[in-house]
Amino acid sequence: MAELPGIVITGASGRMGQMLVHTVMASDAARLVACVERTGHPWVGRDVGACMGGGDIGVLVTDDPLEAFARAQAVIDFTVPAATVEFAALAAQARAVHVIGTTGLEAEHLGRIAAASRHAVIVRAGNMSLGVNLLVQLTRKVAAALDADWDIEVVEAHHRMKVDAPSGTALMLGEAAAEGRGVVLDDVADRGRDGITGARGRGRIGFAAIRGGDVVGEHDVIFAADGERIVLRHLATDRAIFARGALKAALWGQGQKPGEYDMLDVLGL
Ligand SMILES: NC(=O)c1ccc[n+]([C@@H]2O[C@H](COP(=O)([O-])OP(=O)(O)OC[C@H]3O[C@@H](n4cnc5c(N)ncnc54)[C@H](O)[C@@H]3O)[C@@H](O)[C@H]2O)c1
Ligand SMILES: O=C(O)C1=N[C@H](C(=O)O)CCC1
Repeated sequence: MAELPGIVITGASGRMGQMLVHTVMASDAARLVACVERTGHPWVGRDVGACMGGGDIGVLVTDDPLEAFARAQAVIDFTVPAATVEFAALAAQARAVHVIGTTGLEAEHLGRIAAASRHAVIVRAGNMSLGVNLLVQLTRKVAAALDADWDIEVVEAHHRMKVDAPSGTALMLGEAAAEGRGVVLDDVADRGRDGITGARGRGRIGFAAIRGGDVVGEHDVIFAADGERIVLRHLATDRAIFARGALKAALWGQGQKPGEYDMLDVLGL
């Protein structure tokens, strides 16, 4: 019988990394072959099961990504932008599918990821959950149905440790709203208001970010007109939804042609 696809998890000690270790270990469709952490991290050189407070599971944490990727069919990566662009080049070299959940990526990072995707399959999404990707499609449809009398605002809330704003999900929703309306998000985005801002501009898409406590992730897309409002909402209460989506993407990516894909491709939405 053929071996199950081997998975490497980068950033294994992180909030998402640990959730991914549990998810892959519990799966009967994939096997965990290695975990990667940054050089100097106390988990490097140790068994990941023991690091997470259980018994050994025979999977080591390494700070040598290329050696780990060369033993795998997919890399699931929820880390930081600087690491993710390095991993994109290394995963392409190892011909492993690279699933990118990292957010806060800027134009320079996106360019390097696009370059790597000429040689490898990359699946990238600011949110890997089924619910949010459905919400993306709904947002595009609602925005296409309404004119600019309806002001669009994206409001998101996350835990106190989140380092980027607006969230990757909020930007996906903003992109979908802009596409539905037939405009370019960068031309109409209001990403942070403070002081005497003046009245809201017609056709703008606004973003607001709340940070506090242990909020896993909450997103509202508000369509506000005179006398009525539509609110599309997604509430995440468990990071398992992101990990399940990422593993699905890693398996879906096997055998696909090189290129950059997103969760709408994976989920067929
Ligand atoms: N796309 C999604 O569905 C989704 C869902 C949740 C989180 N995220 C994103 O995933 C990222 C991580 O989130 P988190 O809450 O797990 O953060 P976290 O800070 O808990 O974990 C990040 C991990 O990356 C590790 N890391 C940093 N540099 C590294 C390197 N060079 N090599 C290896 N590991 C390295 C850190 O040591 C840490 O363990 C964020 O960008 C977040 O927005 C995306
Ligand atoms: O916890 C985080 O960080 C999350 N990041 C993603 C985002 O930026 O949208 C997805 C939700 C959780």
